[in-house]
Amino acid sequence: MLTFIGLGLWDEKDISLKGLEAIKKADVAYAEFYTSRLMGATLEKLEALYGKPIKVLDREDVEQHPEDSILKDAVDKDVVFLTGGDAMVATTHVDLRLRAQKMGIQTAVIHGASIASAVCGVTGLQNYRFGKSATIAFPYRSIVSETPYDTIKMNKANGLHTLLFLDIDKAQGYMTINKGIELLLLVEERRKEGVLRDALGVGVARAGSPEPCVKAARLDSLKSYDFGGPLHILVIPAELHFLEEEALEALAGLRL
Ligand SMILES: C[S@@+](CC[C@H](N)C(=O)[O-])C[C@H]1O[C@@H](n2cnc3c(N)ncnc32)[C@H](O)[C@@H]1O
Repeated sequence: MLTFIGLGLWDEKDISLKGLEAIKKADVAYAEFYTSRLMGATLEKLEALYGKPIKVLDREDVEQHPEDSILKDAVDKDVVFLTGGDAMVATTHVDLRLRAQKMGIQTAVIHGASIASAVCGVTGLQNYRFGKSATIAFPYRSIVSETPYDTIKMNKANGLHTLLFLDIDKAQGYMTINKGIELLLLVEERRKEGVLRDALGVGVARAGSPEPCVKAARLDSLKSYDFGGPLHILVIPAELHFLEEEALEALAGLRL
């Protein structure tokens, strides 16, 4: 049996009671922290509250050779797989689930609070107005990906907001909102299509923590705003509904 459990957004206490019960009765607990992280917790704190040692897997273990560890164990043991946020939001874990099913392993999902819904909660932007999301990745060999820019262009043309996840990289760390904006503006400068001319951005840092930071402003001023520590995420909104505008003024200090 393999149960995917979302741990929520900030620390060890964000897990659901169902999730906690499932970990306590499991034979083996695995986790991955390369797609997201609970910045308010350490592995020791998680293990202490969940009452179980946790084996942390890296991307290769999960995506290349899961049959060497997690899937092998799940054939005849009760295994839980822990991830930040919701295990099935903005991750590749559906692939792991399908692989397990093909091996005849029973699977289940216990959901956790996700950044995808928390962004709406802290900003007041309406969930149904979001289009396709994208990830702003650290440049690879100095090449800046244009995919996030194209995603914003397409969403804006359809009157939809764009949620931009910010890269987490072993060597380069957690991308900040400031760096994400800088990379978007580099593409704007190169393409000169005006997609981001006078564009608004909404930055959210540490959603789910006791001190989240939410700020909305034009990108040229937002790019130097101090959001504090990770994790960060950025929204490029389409034209705002009047209620969204009011919410951003009240909750994110928007001054148009
Ligand atoms: C690839 S997504 C995975 C989302 C996760 N599965 C979930 O449901 O929340 C991870 C990215 O979401 C953003 N993120 C996740 N948790 C966050 C938080 N608590 N506050 C701000 N941004 C967060 C960061 O940009 C991070 O790099």
